[in-house]
Amino acid sequence: MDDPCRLYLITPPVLPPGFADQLAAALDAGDVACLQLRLKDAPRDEVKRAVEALMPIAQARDVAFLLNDDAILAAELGCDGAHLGQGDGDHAGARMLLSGRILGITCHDSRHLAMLAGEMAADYVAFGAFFPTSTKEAQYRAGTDLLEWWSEMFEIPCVAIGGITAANCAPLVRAGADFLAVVGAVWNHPEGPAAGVRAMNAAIVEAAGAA
Ligand SMILES: Cc1ncc(COP(=O)(O)OP(=O)(O)O)c(N)n1
Ligand SMILES: Cc1nc(C(=O)O)sc1CCOP(=O)(O)O
Ligand SMILES: [Mg+2]
Repeated sequence: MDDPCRLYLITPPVLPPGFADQLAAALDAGDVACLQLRLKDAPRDEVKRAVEALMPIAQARDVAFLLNDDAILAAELGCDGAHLGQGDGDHAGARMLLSGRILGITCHDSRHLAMLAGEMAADYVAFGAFFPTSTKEAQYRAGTDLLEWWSEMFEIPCVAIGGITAANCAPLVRAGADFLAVVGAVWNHPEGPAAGVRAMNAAIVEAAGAA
């Protein structure tokens, strides 16, 4: 049997006051495979302080802690890995630097980029955006055919991202996504982040059961 699809949580673009407690409550609410710290354009010192504050909270719960955009800082600070986009530096160099750690690579809607990432020994490939998102201006749009093709052809896990919620995630789970990466579905959930994690977990389980 295939490994079940799991939740991949990304931090909000700006961390609100008291975020560490919110994070702990969210991670305690259910199954989260990994946490990505994504602070676009924050100074290196601020990112470093956020890693030092948040990484122990994730790791104490067996949640892998990944840093967005910066493989060098991820290695330097002992993160479990890094997520790199197509413009985030030298993927081959990052692979060497993160030997024994996790390297994830954005592949947008592209089979070609995904195969290159696979050749680079990425630990996962990420496709998106699957739905409209207000978290960032997404320039690409991916479809479930990509997840079906990738999961039939390759062993490397695939992550789906972009506008994913408990209400719309079922087709992605059924198409073979190994992880669903979300920001808004958890941090903007009307009943709070813990409810967001529970809702995503329940939707994934239900979709997998119906597959
Ligand atoms: C899991 C995951 N997938 C895709 C992205 C997007 O990365 P990138 O294209 O580098 O864009 P930014 O996130 O850096 O704005 C991601 N961060 N995580
Ligand atoms: C960070 C990111 N990358 C995307 C891509 O398509 O590569 S979409 C996205 C935002 C994800 O946030 P939300 O779950 O709130 O839509
Ligand atoms: Mg990036």
